[in-house]
Amino acid sequence: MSSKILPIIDITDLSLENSKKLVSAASKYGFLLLKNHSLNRENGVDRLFDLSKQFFDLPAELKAKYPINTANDGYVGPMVEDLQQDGSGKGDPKEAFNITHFDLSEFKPAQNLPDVFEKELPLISSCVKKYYSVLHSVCRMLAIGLDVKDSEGNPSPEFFVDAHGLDLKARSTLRLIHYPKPAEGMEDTNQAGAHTDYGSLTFVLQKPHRGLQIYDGTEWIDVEIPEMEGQELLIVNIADMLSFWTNGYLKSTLHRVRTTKERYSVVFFCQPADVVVLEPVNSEIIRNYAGNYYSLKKDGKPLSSLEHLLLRLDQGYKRKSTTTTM
Ligand SMILES: O=C(O)CCC(=O)C(=O)O
Ligand SMILES: [Fe+2]
Repeated sequence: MSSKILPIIDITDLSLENSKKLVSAASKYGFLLLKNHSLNRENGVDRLFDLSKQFFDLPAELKAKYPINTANDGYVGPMVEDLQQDGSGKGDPKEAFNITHFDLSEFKPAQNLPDVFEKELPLISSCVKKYYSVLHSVCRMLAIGLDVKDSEGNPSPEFFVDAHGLDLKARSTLRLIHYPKPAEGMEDTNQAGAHTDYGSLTFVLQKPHRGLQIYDGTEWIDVEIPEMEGQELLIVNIADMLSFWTNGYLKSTLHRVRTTKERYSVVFFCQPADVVVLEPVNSEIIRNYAGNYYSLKKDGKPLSSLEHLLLRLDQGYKRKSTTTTM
């Protein structure tokens, strides 16, 4: 198995040159690493790993009191979700807890939370606020690097930021994931099946640094995270909606998790507002790109952000077509 150090991008530099670097990594690999982001140990993000361990250490019957629902919040037990997108999976052995529907002023989630999380709501909200700040910077760099224009042809650096800010309760989701140590003989199987992500961008922190693999079209590659003094690099991946928005120019790359050890990850899935239509943005670069990824339609019309999300969630949980309860 090969391994790869992905391009490392400084999130504090929103210059055209650096924005183009980010767009280039997003177009070539669909995955990159961010430095100088605010999701570091000093800012309490490490505490999310402690909360995660506290929750997953609880007895199964307590965790089962918060089952995942059609609002996409709550606990996902082992084998409940099957991320393997080609339908060949038998369920993921991982367990997860989703916290979602954040109001975008206080960043409070709208759901009934177990005590472990409820008593740490200020910490959770302050971390989600930081995730949003990183999201906004990446959105601006993408719009600058792609030279996105508004309908009158003026530069529109806030295009992707605005698309994430319209809902009263945003569906972006903080997901804590626990991968138990695989049973003997199961080390070479997927603990999270091969899939692309559903939203716009995904941010991943992991402990220990191993397990995430990406598919480069030929082979699976271990994502390697170099040590950087005093800071943990944030893995960012492009998800489906940014790929639709760019006619496939930005890659929503297939990835999976395989680990030989017990592993925890803290993942933030960014989700554009429900009504956003997934059609290519106004950009010369995208118009000149002969892509074909933009093909998902319903009744001849492009899907909305919510329609695409529900479609993918239904696949992952092997549900018949549902509507959300939120
Ligand atoms: O745990 C990880 O590192 C990534 C998990 C993942 O790809 C997902 O939940 O979509
Ligand atoms: Fe993923």
